[in-house]
Amino acid sequence: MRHGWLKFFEYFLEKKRAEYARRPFTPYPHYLAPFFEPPDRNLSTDPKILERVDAVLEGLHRFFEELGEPSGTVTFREYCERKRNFIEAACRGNELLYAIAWNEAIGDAAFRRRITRAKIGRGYQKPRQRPRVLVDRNNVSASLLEGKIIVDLPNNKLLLLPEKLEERAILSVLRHGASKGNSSDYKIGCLYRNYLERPQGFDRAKRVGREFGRMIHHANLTVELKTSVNYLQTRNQPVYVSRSPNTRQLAGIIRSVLQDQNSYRDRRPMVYHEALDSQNFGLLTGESKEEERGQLCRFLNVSEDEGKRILKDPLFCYPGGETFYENYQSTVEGVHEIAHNHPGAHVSLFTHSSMMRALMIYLDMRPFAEAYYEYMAYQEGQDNAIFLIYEEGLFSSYSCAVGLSREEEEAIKREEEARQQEEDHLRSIIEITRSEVNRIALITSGGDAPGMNAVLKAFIDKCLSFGVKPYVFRKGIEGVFKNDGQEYTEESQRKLLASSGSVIQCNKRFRDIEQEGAEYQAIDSLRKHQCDALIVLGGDGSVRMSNKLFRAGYPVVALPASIDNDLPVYCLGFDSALNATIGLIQMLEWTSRSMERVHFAEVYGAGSGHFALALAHAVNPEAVLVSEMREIGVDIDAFIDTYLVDKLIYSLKKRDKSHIVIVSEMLKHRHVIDPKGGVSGLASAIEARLRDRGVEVEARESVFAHLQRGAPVSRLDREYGQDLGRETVFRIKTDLGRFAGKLLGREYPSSETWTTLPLHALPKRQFRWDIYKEVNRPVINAAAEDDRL
Ligand SMILES: Nc1ncnc2c1ncn2[C@@H]1O[C@H](COP(=O)(O)OP(=O)(O)O)[C@@H](O)[C@H]1O
Ligand SMILES: O=P(O)(O)OC[C@H]1O[C@](O)(COP(=O)(O)O)[C@@H](O)[C@@H]1O
Repeated sequence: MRHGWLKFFEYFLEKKRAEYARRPFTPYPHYLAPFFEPPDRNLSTDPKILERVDAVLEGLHRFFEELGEPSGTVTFREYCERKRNFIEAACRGNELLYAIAWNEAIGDAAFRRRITRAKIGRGYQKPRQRPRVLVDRNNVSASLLEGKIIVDLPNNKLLLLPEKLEERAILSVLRHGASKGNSSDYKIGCLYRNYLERPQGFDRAKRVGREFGRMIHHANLTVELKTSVNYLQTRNQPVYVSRSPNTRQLAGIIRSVLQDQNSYRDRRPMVYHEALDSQNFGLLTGESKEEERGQLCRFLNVSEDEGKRILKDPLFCYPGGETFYENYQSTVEGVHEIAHNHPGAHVSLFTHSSMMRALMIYLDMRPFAEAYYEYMAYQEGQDNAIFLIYEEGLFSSYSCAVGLSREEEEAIKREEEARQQEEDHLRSIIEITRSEVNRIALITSGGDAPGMNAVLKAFIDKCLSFGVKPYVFRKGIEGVFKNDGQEYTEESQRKLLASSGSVIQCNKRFRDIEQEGAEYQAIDSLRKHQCDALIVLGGDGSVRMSNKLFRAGYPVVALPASIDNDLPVYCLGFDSALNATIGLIQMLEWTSRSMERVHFAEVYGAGSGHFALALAHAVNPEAVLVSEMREIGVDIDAFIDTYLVDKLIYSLKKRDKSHIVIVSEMLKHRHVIDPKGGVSGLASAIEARLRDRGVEVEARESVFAHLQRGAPVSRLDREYGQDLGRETVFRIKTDLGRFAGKLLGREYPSSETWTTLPLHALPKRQFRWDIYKEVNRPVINAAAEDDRL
């Protein structure tokens, strides 16, 4: 391996040497000095270099052992000083030798543990609590708000500010936009002198400035109303930048926007602080990421995936540079220092996405390693502003995206206008008056969901009370095609409330309706049966089908019913299926406890993890695995190999405990045997991983599947189902023109307000990351926690 490392670094060293040899009059950048000076210095071709790795390895272990001594913490600056001395003494200043030894050392779990145990700076241990300055609107209590100034923020958050800033400080962290050196394809880091690109970078900076100014102005108004002081103002407040010129440019542009908005001139100098620098890539600065990966795989003789994993390791070290973990430590220590030095001030920090990522990792309550994988994909287009409130040595924070481009804003507006026009057009076709609704049809479509019969019951009742004829087609849309419809009477609604499934049957796949133009055939049939409107009760597929019928000019209304709960309103059946599945998990818990086995339970969700997450929330398993984790950059395979194994080891150490992992249907991972994904392959894979860690335990897989769908109807679904049935008939009868083409539902089954959403523009259901964080929460045991970095 060490030979591979040497060849890998040598490749880039030679590349750089050749580059500057070709241009003898171009001075090489200062960061190459340790590699190029003195000119006769032989870093890589030293024949003894590889023989010296063992001695350096030993030295590294001792170095961290000393740092780990319970003698108190060393500051990050002190650590850097010691590291520098170590490289000089143990490696005779040879950065390549240091990087080779280091990257070899991090393959050893004991060494990684030493690094995490080392009490460096403020980041090695995260605070368990944070001041309650930023709260979810849904989680506020009267006592929390008492005596506070409340500032409304986007994303349903409230900022609770004290009446006086006093010993607290507010830090606004903003990052730059488009720069000349593109950091998604190249290793830019802090050594590369990067400038904003014209005109995009300048435009974006101005937009960010305007939006930032607007937010500050809005917050200030609220503060002023209560206190008559304006402590959020940016005038004459401290400004910090990184060493890269683009942050200074950004700070200048934003400052001038704020000055113009508020008519003042600010001459306070901008100050450089190393905490705002992004990672130092040393010798690899400016290289292409693709080449880096390619050469690494070639020289280390590893697969593409393994190469990616090595480079993503937060402890991976660049010769002459630093690891991400070191960059993280520098950020955390630096923001504390800045906040501490400016009590009562509103400080602006202008920085880079990697520094923001480090901050987000620190502010997340989970341990470093876990949060690191979550924020790995934190890049352009995501949040570019973080507001930090510093209080008694602790931070709380809020992050958001500010300053959408004109094109982005215009595109959103155009889309909205087009949607409105189309809807108006469709409604004008449908135009139907109240007296014209004489017969309403209903179908239950897609997979059956507990509570469908409750809708049917209320539908029949309400129709009859309005003097409208309730009409029903069997087997979803198939019944419409096959003319399998009939009128229902008062008697037919009896005994419906308590029964599960659908007495009029469903249809999960009816190819005929999916053909182009098939919707007109369905509409002909509905008209032939003299139906004036159609109610479709089903999941996302049924919504797509309903939309097709509506677009073809037929008044259709969709109602949400799917145990997956993957529509943006509560889906009928979810609560019932959850209750039944909780029972199934309890059964697994008994056997898991008795046999001391790990049980993987796969639950339905058709690729979405809402069901799995809600179940996990209710039963508190060791972990939940859902496909959505990828959306936030979690590498599911790495998560299984590290976090899950740690969590299980921790759990297995406890007496009389069950060991359950919930997995959502269709989850993709590298151990998968059944191509559909899910739990398949996980049991043997986890047994092997645990064995590697010295733990001999058996694991089993269970797939609950249709047992979930046939669940008895819960109280909530009985109520929600009936409410849906009644409200729909009422709206069809009274306001079909406006109601057609909509999905009707409530956010929660028992909320008071109804929501209607246009069928063709349904938003995605928000994944509950707040719950996710609680379920996959950190391992509390310190040893297991250390293991993971
Ligand atoms: N894009 C589509 N166009 C027309 N019909 C569709 C479309 N997608 C699904 N359907 C039909 O809608 C019905 C329900 O779809 P399905 O995805 O199985 O269930 P669910 O509504 O529960 O998600 C099926 O009869 C299916 O054929
Ligand atoms: O009955 P089938 O065809 O096996 O369907 C299984 C699917 O049905 C569901 O239970 C419900 O899905 P829909 O509500 O979208 O029909 C999914 O969770 C699952 O993937």
